[in-house]
This record gives sequence, structure tokens and C-alpha cells, in this order.
Amino acid sequence: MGEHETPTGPVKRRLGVMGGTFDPIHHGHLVAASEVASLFHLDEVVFVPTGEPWQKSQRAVSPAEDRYLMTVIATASNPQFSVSRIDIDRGGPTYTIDTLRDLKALNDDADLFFITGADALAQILTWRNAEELFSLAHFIGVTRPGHVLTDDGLPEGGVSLVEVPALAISSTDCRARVAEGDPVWYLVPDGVVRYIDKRELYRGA
Ligand SMILES: Nc1ncnc2c1ncn2[C@@H]1O[C@H](COP(=O)(O)OP(=O)(O)OP(=O)(O)O)[C@@H](O)[C@H]1O
Ligand SMILES: O=C(O)c1ccc[n+]([C@@H]2O[C@H](COP(=O)([O-])O)[C@@H](O)[C@H]2O)c1
Repeated sequence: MGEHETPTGPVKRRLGVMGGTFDPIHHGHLVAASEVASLFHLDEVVFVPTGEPWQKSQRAVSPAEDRYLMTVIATASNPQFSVSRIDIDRGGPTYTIDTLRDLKALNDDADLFFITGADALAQILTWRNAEELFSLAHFIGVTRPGHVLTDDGLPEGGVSLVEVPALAISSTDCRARVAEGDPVWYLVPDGVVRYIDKRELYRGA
């Protein structure tokens, strides 16, 4: 029996999935992913920027390429973190059911762990094919300041709730700060501050 096998077969890789619009990515996202990776012994966390986030259609979302590049910049220094273009390249509105089906097909040696903040978890029953989501991945809901973390109404055993270091940061607040000319240093990674400046993002937000 090889090093990566058990009496019942090969040990599966544990792949975390952090989906988000990341407009921009901030330290709240990064701390949540890092903490869950440690608590759940994940081998890797793949960040998946949305293509078209259909539940955010009430506001203009920045171009997918800018959100993708900011996510790459923010995660580049962590060997456990990677970024996937699958939701961007699929085109059309992004549904997590497609994200998970595609990631399963690409990683048939892995168990998937989908990471969501308390606010996103509270909306999950409004997502497309909500019931099927839980057969494709284990969901991990993380605490987020200003939101109640609960698994009410969600399938038993399908969700774990965990406390992560509280960072009261949101992309909405980061965009508003840039629009007002206020700093976002230390709310987002340094390279993301520079990228926002270079591309003149959020100036008129
Ligand atoms: N500060 C935070 N702490 C924990 N989880 C977070 C935090 N910020 C975002 N998340 C989670 O990260 C995922 C992606 O979030 P998203 O990209 O929508 O960021 P956001 O800050 O909520 O953006 P916006 O303010 O534009 O709605 C969601 O599951 C969300 O709940
Ligand atoms: O599948 C859906 O219908 C669905 C609806 C809203 C949000 N999501 C996913 O939830 C994650 C966080 O989304 P957001 O919009 O809060 O950045 C991201 O991976 C989205 O694709 C998924």
C-alpha cells in the first residue's frame, strides 16, 4: 500500500473553494481562506472569481479581468492558494452548481470544501439547484462581523460553521473609500492598492 493510500483506497486531496466577486479582493477573504485551510487540513484553496454575479446585478461590477488579476496578485505569495478562471471563461451568469460540477470534473481525486461568509450562507437556498450543491461539496460557513452565522434550513451534515478572526472589511466599503479618496492600505494587499490606482478603479463608484 502506497504512502497516499488507505485500506479503502487512495487518500483524497482536500480542495477548498473560495468563490466571490472580489471587487476588490480584501483581507477578509484571505483570512477566511487561510483559517479554513488550517482548520480543515486543506491541501489547496482555489479562489474562483465570478463571471457575472447575477445577485449583484443592481450595481455595475468591475471587468472580470480586473477582478481576476487582483485575485492573482493577492494570492500569489501563498503556495497553498491558486486562482481559477472557470466561472469567468464559462460566460453568462455564475451559478455555484456549475462551478462545483466543473471543479469536480477537473479534480476527480479531490473532496471539495466550499467556503462562504455568513451573509452568503444565509442566501444559499436562493441559489440555483440549492439542494444539489450539498452533494458536490461540504460547505463551510465562516463568521463575518455584522452577520449572523446559522445553518438553519440547511441539510444536516452538509455544513460546518467556524469562527474566523473578525475583519470588518467589505468590498463595498473599499470601493466607497477609493471613490472618496480615502486609503485602502492594509484593508487590501499592497499590490491590490497599486492595481486599483493604476487601473483607476472605483474612482466614480
Ligand atoms: N470580512 C469578511 N469576513 C468573512 N467572510 C467574508 C468577508 N468578506 C467577504 N466574505 C465572504 O467572501 C465571499 C465573497 O465575498 P464578496 O466577493 O462578495 O465580498 P464582499 O466584501 O461581500 O463584497 P460586496 O461588499 O461587494 O458585497 C462571500 O462568501 C462572503 O461572505
Ligand atoms: O449559484 C448561485 O445561484 C449563486 C448566487 C449568488 C452567489 N453565488 C456564489 O456565492 C459566492 C459569493 O458570491 P458574492 O456574489 O457574494 O461575491 C460566489 O462564488 C458566487 O458565485 C452563487
